[in-house]
Amino acid sequence: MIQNQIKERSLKVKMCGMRRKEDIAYANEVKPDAIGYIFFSKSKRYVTGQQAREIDQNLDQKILSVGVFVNETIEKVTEIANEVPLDVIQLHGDEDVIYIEQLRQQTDKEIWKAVRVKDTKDIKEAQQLPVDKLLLDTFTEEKDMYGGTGKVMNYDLIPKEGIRKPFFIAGVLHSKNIKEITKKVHPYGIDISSGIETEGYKDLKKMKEIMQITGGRHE
Ligand SMILES: O=C(O)c1ccccc1N[C@@H]1O[C@H](COP(=O)(O)O)[C@@H](O)[C@H]1O
Repeated sequence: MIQNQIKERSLKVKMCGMRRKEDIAYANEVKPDAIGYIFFSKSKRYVTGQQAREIDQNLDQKILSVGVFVNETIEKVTEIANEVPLDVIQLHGDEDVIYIEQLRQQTDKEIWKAVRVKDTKDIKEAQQLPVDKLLLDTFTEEKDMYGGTGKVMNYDLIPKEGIRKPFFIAGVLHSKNIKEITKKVHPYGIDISSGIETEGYKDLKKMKEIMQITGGRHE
């Protein structure tokens, strides 16, 4: 069950890759709908469950905590989800329908599935998955590159008639391209990480800019 409710606004904003207590302070100031922690050890934004737990204690209760996992065991995912505790589990690897159904039996938290979109078939198949929300991200052949690829997604692959599940878009979103892309594909929300960083660290000024562009901060 979701512990915190996302306050109603037209476009949801998730800011991902939080690692430091300063990042949480910035999030509390700008108030996105959700923040994310990367529990993938090959990522430069990797945090352990313990590190996320420590900084998450200071997160504004109205902001959702999302844990990003890549091909992790179900035991580890549920352990970290309870330890932090997380509101949402985001699967960002090659997890299939069997994995998702098994995870569903172990947790009542929301499950989001990231799909690295190579062609329209990927989106069609993703709509059948037993998840609460989808996240459409850039596809790359690069090994171990599951997210934060530095490459823009091909948004033309999103069907004009829309998608049956609420979906976030991701993939090098930043203050200059968000308006144009969201107008074109009408997502439920945006997920942004590198676009709110400077030299590898979250940047308060960039975070503020994103909130202004997407409709202002929550109160
Ligand atoms: O950020 C990472 O290193 C990462 C690693 C493994 C899986 C997901 C990851 N990040 C997610 O990738 C997208 C796009 O981020 P960006 O804005 O293009 O930098 C986003 O969902 C991040 O949460």
